[in-house]
Amino acid sequence: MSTNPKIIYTLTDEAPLLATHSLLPIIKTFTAAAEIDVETSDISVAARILGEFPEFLTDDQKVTDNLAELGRLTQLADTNIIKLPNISASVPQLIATITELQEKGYKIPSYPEEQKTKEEIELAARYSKALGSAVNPVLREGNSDRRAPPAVKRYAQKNPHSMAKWNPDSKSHVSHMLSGDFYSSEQSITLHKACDVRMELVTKGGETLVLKEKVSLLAGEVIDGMNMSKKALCEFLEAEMQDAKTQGVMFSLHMKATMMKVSHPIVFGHAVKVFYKDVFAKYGDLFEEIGVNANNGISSVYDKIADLPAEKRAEIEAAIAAVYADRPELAMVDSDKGITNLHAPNDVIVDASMPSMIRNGGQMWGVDGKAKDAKATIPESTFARIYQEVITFCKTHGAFDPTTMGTVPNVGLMAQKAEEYGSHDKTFEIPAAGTARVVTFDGDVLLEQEVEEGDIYRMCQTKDAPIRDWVKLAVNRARQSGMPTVFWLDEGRPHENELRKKVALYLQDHDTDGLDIRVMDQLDAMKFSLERIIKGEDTISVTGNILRDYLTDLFPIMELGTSAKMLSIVPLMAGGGLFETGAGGSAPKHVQQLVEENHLRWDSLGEFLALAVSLEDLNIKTGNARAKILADTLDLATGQLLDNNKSPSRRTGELDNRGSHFYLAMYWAQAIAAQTEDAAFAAEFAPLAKALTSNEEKIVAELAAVQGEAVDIGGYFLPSSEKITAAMCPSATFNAALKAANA
Ligand SMILES: NC(=O)C1=CN([C@@H]2O[C@H](COP(=O)(O)OP(=O)(O)OC[C@H]3O[C@@H](n4cnc5c(N)ncnc54)[C@H](OP(=O)(O)O)[C@@H]3O)[C@@H](O)[C@H]2O)C=CC1
Ligand SMILES: O=C(O)CCC(=O)C(=O)O
Ligand SMILES: [Mg+2]
Repeated sequence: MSTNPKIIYTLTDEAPLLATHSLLPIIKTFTAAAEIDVETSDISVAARILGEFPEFLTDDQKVTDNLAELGRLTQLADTNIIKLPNISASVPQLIATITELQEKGYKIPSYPEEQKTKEEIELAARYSKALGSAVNPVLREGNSDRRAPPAVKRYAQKNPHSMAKWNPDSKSHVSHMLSGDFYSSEQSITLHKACDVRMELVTKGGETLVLKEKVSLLAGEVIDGMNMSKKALCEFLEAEMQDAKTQGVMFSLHMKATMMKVSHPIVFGHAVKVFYKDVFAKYGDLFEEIGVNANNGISSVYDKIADLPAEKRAEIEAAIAAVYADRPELAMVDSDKGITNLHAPNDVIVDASMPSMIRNGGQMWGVDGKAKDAKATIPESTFARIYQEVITFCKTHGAFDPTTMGTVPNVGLMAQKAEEYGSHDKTFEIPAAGTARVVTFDGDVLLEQEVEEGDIYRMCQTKDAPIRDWVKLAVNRARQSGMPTVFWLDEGRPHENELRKKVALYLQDHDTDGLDIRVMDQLDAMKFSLERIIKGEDTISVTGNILRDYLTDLFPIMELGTSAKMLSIVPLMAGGGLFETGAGGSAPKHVQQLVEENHLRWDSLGEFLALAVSLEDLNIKTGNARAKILADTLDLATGQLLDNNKSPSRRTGELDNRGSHFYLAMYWAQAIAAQTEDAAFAAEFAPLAKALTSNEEKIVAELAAVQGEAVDIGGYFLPSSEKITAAMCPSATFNAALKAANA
């Protein structure tokens, strides 16, 4: 076994997986020369499902449970993981993955859409491990440091992306609940000593139902209990749909049903049932019988009626069509294909969808394919309010100007499943009216509130050690950057008020002399940051987990055009490093373009940045001097790639992901050959540098030649690695040069 230091590179899904097939051979060529091993770990949704069901697989189909292994490694100080974005699967995506695997001969069980029997419940629980955001919370055993590196920011300022104009009279706005939501009902306490608690529901009839048997809490931990009223939610949704109709704006719903995998599909389902209420009133019984699940979107109706007699189907389709005449226009995901905002819960994901609306002058796409004003409905008000603040700002000041605007990096509280993003196993759809409560095993009631049937009650946890670590990270970033640093914490919100107290306390552990560190309410923090950003000034945002997610798409999308260009570091609390690539997702639209036109517009800049910091970390931890040279020269190569405009183009026929990787390899080899610190290393890379430089035109032509035609990658969730390699490494000259360098 090799004793070389190791970087683990994750294999994920969709566009990042495609890009990896072209980038990894390059990375391995360079790291091998420094005696660094790069090992892959497949954590795609397909691999995670197969890892869960070994008993249904033949020996050669079996895969290891890589995610569990990576989770274990996050606890070791020498761990170094590069994590690419992966699919957080909705139920429809999970079912599609299972179907594809079954068609490929994997005899895994089907997903139990109805969960009544004990077996169905157990099976669903096993599948739920692969559902929604199942990867990130396991790996994120540290807090989050996301920022635009100076070279990337400079590039964006010199080469601004397009920004639509904002009309000061724009009718676009955000709508959120004013009462009855989690925000209005939140309770929060900090525990003084460790204890075990139970979550239970005492019904009006006096029966006690255990919601969750046991949650073990640590001293210093902050816990919250909160409820969303079904009645208030449905009334709110109806009122907003009517308001959109009256105002003549499109209706849209922005949720995070992937990350909030228990609560948000339920909210999404209510929106579907309210919007299409006439259809559900008329066909509710039939839908029940055929297994329609509104939480999966209106696509569930289309799926389930497919087997009905043609006449019945046409009748239901006509009833759906009649709804559109009555209701406000729905914002579209894909107007060509008739896919609306309420089609599927994973199509519109708030962290990416709101910035894209704001970047687009506050407009979304209508059924006719035209951009129009829209009501952005984000029921839960806690964080929805920040988007209205940005919209109001843009109506007054116009669109942001990427050539002059400052930057807002983020330090996010994320470790150990902090806050709402770790609450899935403590979130419940309430079966009967009563009192939901959190009780210690000694019988003390810590939190309690009245709930009604159908409400969503949840408990969130935030451990003390991650909070301390987060404060430390914020102070370090403030010191290293010199930027004003703002903790976004509302005094009026119980949970954030608990955090405020801890932040005040833990800041005393650090030398903050000369630093500008403030604690502000969210909306003030947003205004403060926006007023600075348009003057070209920079401000660090220090936030909880959800705002981390929202702000690290929002600001990068305004500043850089995409959050793929972010540096995203997770210093693991146990001492290791997790280097995420970019701050966005897996870009499903990019796969479609590759399959149809053999052009991959995925920008791997996030991977380049992550690899450089990963190598730098490896050098610090192991003393491998060549790792440092690799990191420095990679940064030089990335800078050159940006300066020379060798990032992938969106248009088929122009330089794509593969071409961009070629340039990275060429600049990187040239930079190593040119450095003087390690002459032997320079000599080793001179032939590759020469081969790539002298064949530049030929290689670029070979890469361009394949574009334009459809390409088969042998599947979607479990594509064929051989087919992807063939598609992603089509230049014989480039392949031969890498092979020679490896020899
Ligand atoms: N860290 C993680 O693992 C994350 C995973 N996800 C998952 O990713 C999937 C898709 O999420 P979605 O909300 O659509 O967001 P994405 O970030 O995947 O995509 C939004 C848009 O951003 C642009 N984009 C994103 N990455 C790149 C890139 N590297 N290069 C160029 N453009 C890029 C694309 O714009 P255009 O189409 O205009 O080119 C894309 O359509 C979901 O399954 C989600 O759960 C989401 C966020 C983070
Ligand atoms: O894990 C997920 O589902 C999404 C993660 C995400 O959006 C982020 O961390 O920015
Ligand atoms: Mg995000």
